[in-house]
Amino acid sequence: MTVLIERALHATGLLADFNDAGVLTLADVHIARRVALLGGEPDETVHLAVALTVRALRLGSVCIDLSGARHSTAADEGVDVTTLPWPAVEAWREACTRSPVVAAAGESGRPLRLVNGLLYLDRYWREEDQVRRQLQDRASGVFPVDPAALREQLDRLFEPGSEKQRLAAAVCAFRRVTVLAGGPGTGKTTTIARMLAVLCAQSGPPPRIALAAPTGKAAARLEEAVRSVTGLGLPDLHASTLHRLLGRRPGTRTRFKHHKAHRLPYDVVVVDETSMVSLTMMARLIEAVRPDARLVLVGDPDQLASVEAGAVLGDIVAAAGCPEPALASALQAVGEPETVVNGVVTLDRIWRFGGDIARLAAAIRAGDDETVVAILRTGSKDVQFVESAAGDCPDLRADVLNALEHVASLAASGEAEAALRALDAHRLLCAHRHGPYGVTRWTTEIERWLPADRLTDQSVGRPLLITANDYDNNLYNGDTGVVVQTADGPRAAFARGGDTVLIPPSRLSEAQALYAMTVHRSQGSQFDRVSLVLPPATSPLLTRELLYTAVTRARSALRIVGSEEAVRAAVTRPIARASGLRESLATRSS
Ligand SMILES: Nc1ncnc2c1ncn2[C@@H]1O[C@H](COP(=O)(O)OP(=O)(O)OP(=O)(O)O)[C@@H](O)[C@H]1O
Repeated sequence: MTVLIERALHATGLLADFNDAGVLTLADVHIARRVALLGGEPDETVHLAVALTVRALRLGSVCIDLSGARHSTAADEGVDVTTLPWPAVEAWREACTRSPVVAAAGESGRPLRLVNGLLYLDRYWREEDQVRRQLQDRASGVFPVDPAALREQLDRLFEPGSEKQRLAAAVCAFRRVTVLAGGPGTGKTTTIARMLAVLCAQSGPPPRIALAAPTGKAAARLEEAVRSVTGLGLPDLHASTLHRLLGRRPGTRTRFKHHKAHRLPYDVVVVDETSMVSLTMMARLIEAVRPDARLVLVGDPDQLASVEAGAVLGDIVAAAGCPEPALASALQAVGEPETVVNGVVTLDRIWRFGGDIARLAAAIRAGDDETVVAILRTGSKDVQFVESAAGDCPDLRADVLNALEHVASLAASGEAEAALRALDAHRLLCAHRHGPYGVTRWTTEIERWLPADRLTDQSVGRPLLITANDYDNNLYNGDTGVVVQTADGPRAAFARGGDTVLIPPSRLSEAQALYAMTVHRSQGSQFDRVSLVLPPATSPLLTRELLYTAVTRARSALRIVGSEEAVRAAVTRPIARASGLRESLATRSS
């Protein structure tokens, strides 16, 4: 994230030092000063701690660890923080503990909270605590399922070789929360479909099932993928965005119609692409799911986490857990002797592709930059490495123009569905939105390559990206479409589940031309071919999760344009998001 660092004119002392060094923004400083003023806190080390906590949220962490703040700040920002006047850790912790603006675990009514050396804005601590409690409460007991019948269904649905998938379905039959983790092609969707088939085969009324994902695009993919698994006798299932599932309330992004006093009516709630779900959203979701319902969280914990603070999926997958004797014996009764922690089952067999893209993804995930560079340098039909520090690549122009031409010709003949499919044939991805390596630069460049009559909002063949939720048209931030010719004139076509909707382009309020996309936005989508333009190694956005997410967006071919140094920097720089969830899940609430 590029943040404009402006000098805070009224900042003094530590806040000014950290602001001058480019660590704190104007907003971080202002919020800290305001909190201090209202709470009557004169200690400037506490002001600094508050400002760093606000800053951490901006970068995706829900709290700061006072003892590791110096280290994590350096990693986030790539700035030299060693010369800054850091407070001594013990004295800093004591000052925060004594502070009138900081509450301890059992207290309330203060804007910040210090728990186990982690400093939170109170709202985020409450959300994290709520998620932890809900996960722990839902870990107790098991659903009363007939083991003999379940065993027979599991044996019928899961052939040898798919043991982890079988285990996930068994966990879901017994446990209220199941976490199904795995990379692309490991069979997550197949497992969702089969685990739902297992639940539908239980005696009693058929379960009411909700499928959801954080974005419209991911929801559409989930629905399509689950529906494509045939022969299981599943009911007609539709997927929606999480916002839609929880019920939007006008004027607020963090409160919904369904909450703990008005829960969702479903017996089973399946959420795909959970890595993209923020802490706040997870807190809202989990409180809205009935305590006697099943929640299935599906996703790839190695992908980029949510744009907003939190990395809940990664935290649950990495956390230690409390023993669950009832679950262990229930699983044993259906032939599953493995110990399951926090309901997590990680699928590790890749069923779809075994090519160089998968090998590359595995090496990135393992942080093995030597192997990554070796695979890239060898080159193959799947993976191409264009070594250019400036992001130049002559083939890119031909690829982009050919793909756009194909979309335009289908759009001109009114073939909306085919044009939408063609839109996903090739995607140019960038780490940054702005700057010389960003989406805006490439958009301008590609617009220069195109004839002028292709550049208006009504131009047939124009690819579109929706940039904000548009409830009137039932479109969501990140949805992609294309302007097609129809008998009524040009219409913007978007995929909605299995259907295509057509909307007059003039009715779209938040749409822009889609010639390139950030890696963050591409999450939840896949494309036949991906070209990824990397920024220089010094970019703080260049991380292992970003590279892994970009690489795994490609189905059949991947091209990386950038320097070896940038590739190595990304692979060796994992994102560390601070939260207390990992440690606290193994601790029972008081
Ligand atoms: N147990 C299995 N036996 C045979 N084929 C399988 C099995 N599990 C998955 N597959 C096949 O592997 C492919 C990938 O599976 P699936 O789409 O379920 O993976 P996924 O993890 O959901 O992938 P993605 O995250 O990329 O959507 C599909 O073609 C599917 O039919």
